Amino acid sequence: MGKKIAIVTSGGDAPGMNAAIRGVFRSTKRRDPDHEIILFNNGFRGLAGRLEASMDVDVQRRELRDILNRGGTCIGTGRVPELLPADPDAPDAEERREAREAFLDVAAVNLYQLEVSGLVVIGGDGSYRGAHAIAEAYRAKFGRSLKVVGIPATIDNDIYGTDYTIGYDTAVGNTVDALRKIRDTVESHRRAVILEVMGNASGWLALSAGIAAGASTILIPEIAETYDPRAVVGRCVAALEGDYRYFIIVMAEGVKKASGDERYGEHLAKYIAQSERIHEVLGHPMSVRNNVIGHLARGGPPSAFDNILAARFARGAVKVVLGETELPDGVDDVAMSLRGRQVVPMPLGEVVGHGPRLVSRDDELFAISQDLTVSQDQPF
Ligand SMILES: Nc1ncnc2c1ncn2[C@@H]1O[C@H](COP(=O)(O)OP(=O)(O)OP(=O)(O)O)[C@@H](O)[C@H]1O
Ligand SMILES: O=P(O)(O)OC[C@H]1O[C@](O)(CO)[C@@H](O)[C@@H]1O
Repeated sequence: MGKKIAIVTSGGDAPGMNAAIRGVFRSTKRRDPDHEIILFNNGFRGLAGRLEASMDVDVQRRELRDILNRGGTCIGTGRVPELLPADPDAPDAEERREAREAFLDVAAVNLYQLEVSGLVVIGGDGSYRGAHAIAEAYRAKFGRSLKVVGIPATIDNDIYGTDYTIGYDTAVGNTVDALRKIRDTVESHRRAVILEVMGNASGWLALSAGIAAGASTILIPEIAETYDPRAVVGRCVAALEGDYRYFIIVMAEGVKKASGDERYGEHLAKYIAQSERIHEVLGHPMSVRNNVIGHLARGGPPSAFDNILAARFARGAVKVVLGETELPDGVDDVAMSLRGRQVVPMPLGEVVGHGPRLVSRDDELFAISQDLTVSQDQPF
């Protein structure tokens, strides 16, 4: 096998991915200038594409100049639906299974032919599944292992086993900025405002941003009572009776799926506007606005925290690929994880086996949100 480390960024882009790419480059070259870096473009698609067009080989420092403080990922990312396991009951299940195997086969052959010794996959939970599948396909085809290392990067912070993922801190900051701006306008009116934020099936981004910006209430998909419309109105009434001038609702996007209503935000806005209980307290219906921050939370320069985190994960990944960090027997694909103050490798199979990390009632962040936001029984 050659002295080559390949990098791919996959799934939703996350601020700090560029710092991770740069970190892998520099941490590798510092240890062994002869080691080559290969960059695959546009996510897993690049790994299984026509190679000359979808990768940069033997990358030099100047090609990574000025990327550190830029959001997004300079090598592109993407989602590759062919890689998703087919639903066995789907009419085209067999076709899809074959297409998935063919994709994995091409990726494994490309990595083999390029003599890649380590593949670093920077992305979220889904990308980790893809990385694990590639490691398995490579092992099955060539009877030997390829080191595959995941670096957690997603604004959702929903990867099992790591306290933080790259991009989350920046996205929380961007969302808090948006909430501060919303507060300026909403406090000039006696209004309720909803801000829908990303997070996929998890409520971490909503919880952190809501707590940091002082939201009146935070709705997350994992805990149904947070988004029960009657309870939300109850909290709004309590706030208005307690002389709140406005009511800021941070809603995680996953609430739409969890509630079975893709237009949950609009419907909640209408429900609040039509609430007679609120009408009685105010003497008139409440004015309500519904906003979606969407991709604005994901863009812009990465925070210092995210760049440092990216550098830490990158260094840890390089140490694994170069054999400086020993892995347990039989483990060759791992996920770099922040556990307390330590960056450690965890078996990728174990991480993907758990599925995404979701908020539970026992989480401190949820408990804090319960202490600090408006309660129906005990408004501040
Ligand atoms: N079970 C799986 N097996 C193989 N590949 C997968 C699997 N799940 C996801 N992938 C691949 O990983 C890609 C990215 O996954 P996904 O869209 O879930 O984003 P992610 O990595 O979780 O990041 P984010 O949640 O931040 O968007 C998918 O498009 C697919 O190509
Ligand atoms: O970029 P896209 O495909 O719109 O994806 C949006 C999704 O990506 C994320 O930003 C990261 O997973 C989610 O929070 C969101 O649901």
